[in-house]
Amino acid sequence: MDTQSAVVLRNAYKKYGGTSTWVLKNLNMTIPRNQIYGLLGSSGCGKTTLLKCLVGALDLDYGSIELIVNSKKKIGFMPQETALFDEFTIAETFQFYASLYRISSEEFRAKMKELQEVLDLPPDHRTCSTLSGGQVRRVSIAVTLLHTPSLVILDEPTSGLDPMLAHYFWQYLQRMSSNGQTIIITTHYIEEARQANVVGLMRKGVLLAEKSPEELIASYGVDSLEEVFLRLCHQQNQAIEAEPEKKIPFKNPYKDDVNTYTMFWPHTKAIIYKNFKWVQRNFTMFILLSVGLSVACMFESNECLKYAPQMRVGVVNHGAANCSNYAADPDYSCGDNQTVDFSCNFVEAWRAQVPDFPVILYDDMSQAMRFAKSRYLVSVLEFPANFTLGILQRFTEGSHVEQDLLDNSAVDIRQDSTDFMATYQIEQNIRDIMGVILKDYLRSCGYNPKVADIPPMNINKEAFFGEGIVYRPHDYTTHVAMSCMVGITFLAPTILLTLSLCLEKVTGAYTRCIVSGVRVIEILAGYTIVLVLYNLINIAAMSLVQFVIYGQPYGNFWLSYVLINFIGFTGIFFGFFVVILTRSLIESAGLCIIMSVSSYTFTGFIWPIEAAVFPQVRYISTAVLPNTLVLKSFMAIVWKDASFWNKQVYLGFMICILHTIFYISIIYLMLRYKKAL
Ligand SMILES: Nc1ncnc2c1ncn2[C@@H]1O[C@H](COP(=O)(O)OP(=O)(O)OP(=O)(O)O)[C@@H](O)[C@H]1O
Repeated sequence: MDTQSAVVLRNAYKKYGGTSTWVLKNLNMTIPRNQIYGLLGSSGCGKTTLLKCLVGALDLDYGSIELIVNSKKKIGFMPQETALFDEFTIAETFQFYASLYRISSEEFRAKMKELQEVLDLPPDHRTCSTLSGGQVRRVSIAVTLLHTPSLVILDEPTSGLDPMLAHYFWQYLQRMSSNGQTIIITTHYIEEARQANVVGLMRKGVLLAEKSPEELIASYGVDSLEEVFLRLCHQQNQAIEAEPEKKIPFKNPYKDDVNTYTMFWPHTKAIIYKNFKWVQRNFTMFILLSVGLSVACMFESNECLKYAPQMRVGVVNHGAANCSNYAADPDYSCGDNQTVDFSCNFVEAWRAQVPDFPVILYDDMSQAMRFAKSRYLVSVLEFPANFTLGILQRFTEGSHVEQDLLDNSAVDIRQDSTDFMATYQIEQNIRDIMGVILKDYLRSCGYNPKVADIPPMNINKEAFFGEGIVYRPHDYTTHVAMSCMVGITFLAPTILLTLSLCLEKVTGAYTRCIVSGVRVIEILAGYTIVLVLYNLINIAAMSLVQFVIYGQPYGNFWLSYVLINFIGFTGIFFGFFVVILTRSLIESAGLCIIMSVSSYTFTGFIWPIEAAVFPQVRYISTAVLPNTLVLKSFMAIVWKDASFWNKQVYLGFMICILHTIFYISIIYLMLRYKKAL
């Protein structure tokens, strides 16, 4: 690039994804240094697209861009849209951009004074949403010029400005250019562009002419730029042969932006400031969605659980049918095997320790399974005839134990997996109670009790499937309502975030941030901080309700907090994905609701059905609606104090991580190939 030029664009081609026509077609443009360049053209000819390519908000498909600046920080871009945050006051808006650009307070004050005089800005305390169209535009211009950029790019800054102010504004632009700033400006008022040093006339994605206004008017022998433009349009229509196509691969001019990494924290800090201001302005909604929803969720869940029917456990003991001949003897004496019956000990201990799940003894399995299939029982435990003997031989014979004995020394458990909460708890109780019984015995023999760390049991979760299953209406009260409420609580931050991001995209504020050098990762980091706080309030409110109102211990506080944050990260990436995919608030909200509310809600509907109909439904539902696992793990943590290593919880975390990786990949591909938000 020669020393006289500020921007050189060669053989530029650009089309939007999904469309077949070129918006920019073999366009060439040279913008001289320290001058005002007026870009004129009819509506839809590609001016905004061209400017967005120059500032790095969009990538060209082919062509080259050379710039006087080597960093986005030295560019000031005013998009055509409002590009301000509605809830902010004018002072807060300037504060945000000052911290984004790291402007010192003296420089900030001096610049504000200057801009105040030129643009006649409204008072500082006014909120942006209350400003008139013209006032918004003036604030937007001031934001663009705040950091004294070397290259200023303004997309229709004067529309809506009164003629007097527009006149002063042009004078100010001339002062800026003589002070060493290069300005590119688009306008619909063609005659206004006579004040520019050079004018580029654009039509249908190509630049028809590029000269000073005087030269253009003189060379066509007309009186106005408007007439020049008409002549050029006519000539373009007559032209038979277009310029030969020359497609050179595009190289991002900002690839080596010197500020990309050094500005991570200042940018993230500014985004956090903006997000907290947003929370402050929408505090009632924030509290309602965080505290309100989670409190409602806990109430709902506790109330639903009250209506859950009694869960009974059936026991078939082939060794001692009713344990009637058995005299409970908790003081084992090692070697006196006649007094030991682990199965009867187990039933006894269960009755004492888990009264919520009454044990009913049956003579044979067919009888027990009949009750199980009519959903009278939630679990059936089958002790083999030589259960106690088998266990004792396990202890004494160790690795030499025979297969038969191994089979005989394990309790068979058939679970009704429709009710995952009950089955989880039953499994846990069997482990604990059996563990204590066996360890007591081992201790009395002077053996290491750790041998009984994993009590022998075979779990069958599919025994209740198939014919003869009876539905229980309460499956829907306990599961569907709970999953809906928990789902909505999870979704609230996702929806909030998606709408806030989408609003920024629609108003152009997002583009302005990206053009000022903010990276997607910094925006995401800023949102993550707010999310982490939001979730802390959420979980604290949930545990308070559980503890103070229902007198129930809330499960594992920190683990549930970590999981909800993982879910939140997934939500952030999901929200970002939605924003890329959609172009309006309505579309974003719609997609959010369709994709996420439905998936969480359906998980609740699936639970009661998945086990009762046929086993494959469970696998299909888990594949199609992996949220079902996430929700189950959250409930297990909150209600049952499950640890991370519990399979359910572990899977929940894995699903969140997989979700996040999935969305990150899609976002990456979309940003890479769609090349814009
Ligand atoms: N995100 C997008 N996806 C698909 N097409 C788009 C997108 N943005 C713009 N276009 C299309 O590209 C063409 C050029 O649009 P552009 O906004 O660059 O025109 P413009 O000259 O700035 O118009 P105006 O003066 O009215 O602002 C138009 O046909 C427009 O519909």
